[in-house]
Amino acid sequence: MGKIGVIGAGKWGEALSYALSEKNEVIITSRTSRPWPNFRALDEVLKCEYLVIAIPAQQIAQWLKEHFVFSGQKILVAAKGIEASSGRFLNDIYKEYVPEENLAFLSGPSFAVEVMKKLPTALVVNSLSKDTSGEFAAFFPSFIRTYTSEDVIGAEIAGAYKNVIAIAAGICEGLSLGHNAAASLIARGLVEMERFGRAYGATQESFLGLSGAGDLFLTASSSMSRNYRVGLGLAQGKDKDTICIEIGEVSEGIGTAYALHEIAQERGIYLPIASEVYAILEGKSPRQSLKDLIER
Ligand SMILES: NC(=O)C1=CN([C@@H]2O[C@H](COP(=O)(O)OP(=O)(O)OC[C@H]3O[C@@H](n4cnc5c(N)ncnc54)[C@H](OP(=O)(O)O)[C@@H]3O)[C@@H](O)[C@H]2O)C=CC1
Ligand SMILES: O=C(CO)COP(=O)(O)O
Repeated sequence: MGKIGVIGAGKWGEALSYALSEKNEVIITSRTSRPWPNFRALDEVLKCEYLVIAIPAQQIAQWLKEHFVFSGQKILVAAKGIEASSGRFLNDIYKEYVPEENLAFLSGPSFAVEVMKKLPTALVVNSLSKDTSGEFAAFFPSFIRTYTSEDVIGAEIAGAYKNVIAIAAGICEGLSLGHNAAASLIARGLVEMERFGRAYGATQESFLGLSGAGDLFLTASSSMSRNYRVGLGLAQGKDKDTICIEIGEVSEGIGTAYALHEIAQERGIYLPIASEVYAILEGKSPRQSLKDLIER
């Protein structure tokens, strides 16, 4: 099969490069060089017909502006988040540079460390073009089952929103609120993200399947999730900057909570859990948030 270029060699870019190498020739690049045999300069990677981009949502607009040159590539976006500074979805950011039929978005429950161990995983490749989603889906190795969908907005919202609910779930665990509270939070979180998605024309199917419920159950129930660990830190009274330094990897739920707050204000959408996560990130006491959610 053809040559694939991965851009962004963090945890997820590295895992995808590793997995996709089973059936394809893969080269990878990143802002910081790595001593890997398939690591190349950006210029060379940009010439690949298929690109997988794993640069986080908060950094991608600037990166595209400074580095990206479109020459017909098809792109699989691997990040999950909403730009905090503008409230823009990744699809809106990318489509300034790439025709929508060349864009696909990856979703579903997938901790990078488990992909690196070749553990069974199921993912969704979402694109408005069935050709594009089908081509990317076929690149994945035997231990990853891929599905395709045309609900780009649903997959994007589900992947981004679940990170915010995962922060709330980490707070719930950090405050020792128990299994009843954790299950209720996850269930109400799913309802909340589906309602938000509906306002943008997303289908319910994306929220009930791998992109929504699947990824939410994963990240909102495990300290392997960086976003869940942000919640654990907030429950201990730490501020978000200290927590981010301690984690040392991206936690997209933070920027996304700020983006959701802006969108909710602008469009008058009711987002009770995301609003409390935003407030806690801004310094509100988690116990006060709990009281406000329960006594509502
Ligand atoms: N880890 C996981 O299990 C999964 C992650 N994701 C999503 O994938 C995305 C990336 O996550 P992950 O790889 O884990 O994060 P990491 O923190 O491990 O890596 C972040 C990556 O982004 C690059 N980067 C950061 N800032 C910039 C910038 N200003 N310009 C260019 N590159 C930059 C870093 O480059 P460098 O290191 O070279 O400096 C690095 O490659 C996130 O949106 C995340 O939600 C999705 C599914 C699973
Ligand atoms: O999206 C993920 C798994 O599907 C990774 O979640 P975290 O970024 O919270 O670790």
